[in-house]
Amino acid sequence: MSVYTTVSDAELTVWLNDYSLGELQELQGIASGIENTNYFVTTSNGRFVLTLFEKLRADELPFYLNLMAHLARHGIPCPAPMANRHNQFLGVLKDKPACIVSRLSGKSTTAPTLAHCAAMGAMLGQMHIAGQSFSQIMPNPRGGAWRMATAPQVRPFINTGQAALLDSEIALHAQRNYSLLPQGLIHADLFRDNVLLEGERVGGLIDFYFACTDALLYDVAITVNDWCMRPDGILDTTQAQTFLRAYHTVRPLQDSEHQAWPLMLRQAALRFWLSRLFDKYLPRDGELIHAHDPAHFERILKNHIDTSQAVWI
Ligand SMILES: Nc1ncnc2c1ncn2[C@@H]1O[C@H](COP(=O)(O)OP(=O)(O)OP(=O)(O)O)[C@@H](O)[C@H]1O
Ligand SMILES: N[C@@H](CCO)C(=O)O
Repeated sequence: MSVYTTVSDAELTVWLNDYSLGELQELQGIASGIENTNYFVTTSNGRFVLTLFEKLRADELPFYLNLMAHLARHGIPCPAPMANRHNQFLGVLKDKPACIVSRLSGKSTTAPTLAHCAAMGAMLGQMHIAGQSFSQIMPNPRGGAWRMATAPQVRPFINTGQAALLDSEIALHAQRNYSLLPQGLIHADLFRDNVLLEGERVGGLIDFYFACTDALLYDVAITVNDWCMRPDGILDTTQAQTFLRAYHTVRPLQDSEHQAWPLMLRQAALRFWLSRLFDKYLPRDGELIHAHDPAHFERILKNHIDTSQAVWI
């Protein structure tokens, strides 16, 4: 989250009158992230994170807030939304939908160890199992229809080789039916910067605003593509196998998932190549914006295509 919308101490103090969180002590904008406006908030009752939603509409938000509340209730370390005096998680601040959630402890890492990969694999399996009892459904907003709609918008900015790669990968996944794979609640953006670590333990999963209902294996692929990736865009075999084995111990992977794994890794790489191209060439105005490098996921995608056998458990 970058700071797109500025909130003053005075504005937040008025807004907090609707909550039972005590007196505002400190308000600090958070520069990282690209989707929402976020602030660390300290009150006399504790430490929280305030989010103003820049893209998601108020009618879309109950899914995410109810989901975080559900997972937190099941013991998954994720932000717990705070209810206001009307018992609602969602409010409005500066004309934007807004919420305030518990602040988790820990720090993200850019250099995960094997122990971190194992802890993440197990945590993702646990989150998928806890998600099975969450009854709300959310089709993937970054699925096939989004790919089809977004590709033409970025095509003017990329070269012909890149456009050919983009088109052929989009066509490939459009022909596949992944709906027979185990489905459920997925985070869909569980990159290293969305996980807070305390030593070797996973202390917090954050940023659930791409969560949706899709193939569980797709979530595994998204996560492995970030956590177990060498800087040159080639999977670290040992890390990937460690991750997958830890996940498999919690939620056993099926033969159908083994078959689909190489294509899932490609679909996951394609999604972030495309969104990064979009964010780079069609950015929104904001005070502190940090766009990610699309070339990284272009390399990952090409390497997955060149690798006939992807690492498995
Ligand atoms: N509940 C929380 N507890 C502790 N820290 C948090 C919490 N929520 C957010 N943060 C901090 O804020 C940073 C950015 O948050 P987040 O990733 O949710 O933003 P975002 O705009 O949705 O970004 P992006 O989609 O680019 O990842 C995190 O890296 C983390 O340091
Ligand atoms: N995790 C995404 C950004 C936010 O969704 C990326 O690295 O491109």
